[in-house]
Amino acid sequence: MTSNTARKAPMHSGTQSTVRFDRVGLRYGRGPEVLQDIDINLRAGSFNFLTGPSGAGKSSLLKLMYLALQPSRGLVTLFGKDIATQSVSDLEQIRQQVGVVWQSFGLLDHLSVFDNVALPLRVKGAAHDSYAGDVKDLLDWVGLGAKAGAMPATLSGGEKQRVAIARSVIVKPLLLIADEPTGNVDPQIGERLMRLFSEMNRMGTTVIIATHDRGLIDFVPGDVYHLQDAHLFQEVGA
Ligand SMILES: Nc1ncnc2c1ncn2[C@@H]1O[C@H](COP(=O)(O)OP(=O)(O)OP(=O)(O)O)[C@@H](O)[C@H]1O
Repeated sequence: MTSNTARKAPMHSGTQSTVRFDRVGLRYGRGPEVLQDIDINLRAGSFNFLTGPSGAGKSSLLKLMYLALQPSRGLVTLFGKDIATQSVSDLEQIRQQVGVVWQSFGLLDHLSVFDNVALPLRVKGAAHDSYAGDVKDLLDWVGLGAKAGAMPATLSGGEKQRVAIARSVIVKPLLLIADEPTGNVDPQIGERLMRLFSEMNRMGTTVIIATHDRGLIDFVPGDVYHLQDAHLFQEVGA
């Protein structure tokens, strides 16, 4: 990727932990625990895959990582901070370091593709001229340069997914969490998106991708975690 987006991504040491779970459990309401005794430690700068059958709890685990859910028990630490003891404003700062691509995209229908991607920068108070080039470069990279002015309602599912990915990486997050990011795109675009994630990772972003697609796992070397029956296993020799 040639965009400044990746070049400016922060570097940090591989000995630090970006995400750490200690004996984390999660249940919805009064239901059974869908995640049990989850221990995981994503090193800063690592590239990680999360696999497992449908309903195994992959999305739930990622939601705990981006603080959309709270664990029923156990300890969740992000960037070295126990999230249970953080103030609301500290949690907001932590969230700003996390880019998320989730299955429902979360695009704002009244904003163009360009403005959806630029939104996180505008929220931070950045001036249009400071980010317009980066947003254009990134849209070119994900194959949507010609659709910068389009509204989300006119896009296909795969195009929406690429807008959501561009929006999540434009802020150069310390942690990128992606739930089935290549699920709706053809193989060439999927490969291109994986190269984007790999480049972000090379520049220092810790990445975790949930996927059913074993082919993706061969595409970028990384640690592979497998969820089965509410428990998490790290695949050896992956
Ligand atoms: N909001 C919710 N309320 C109650 N149960 C839920 C909720 N969300 C998920 N679950 C349950 O938690 C379990 C794990 O679901 P989750 O979506 O995390 O799995 P997944 O591995 O991401 O599945 P998929 O690959 O199909 O997306 C499932 O049994 C699901 O029914």
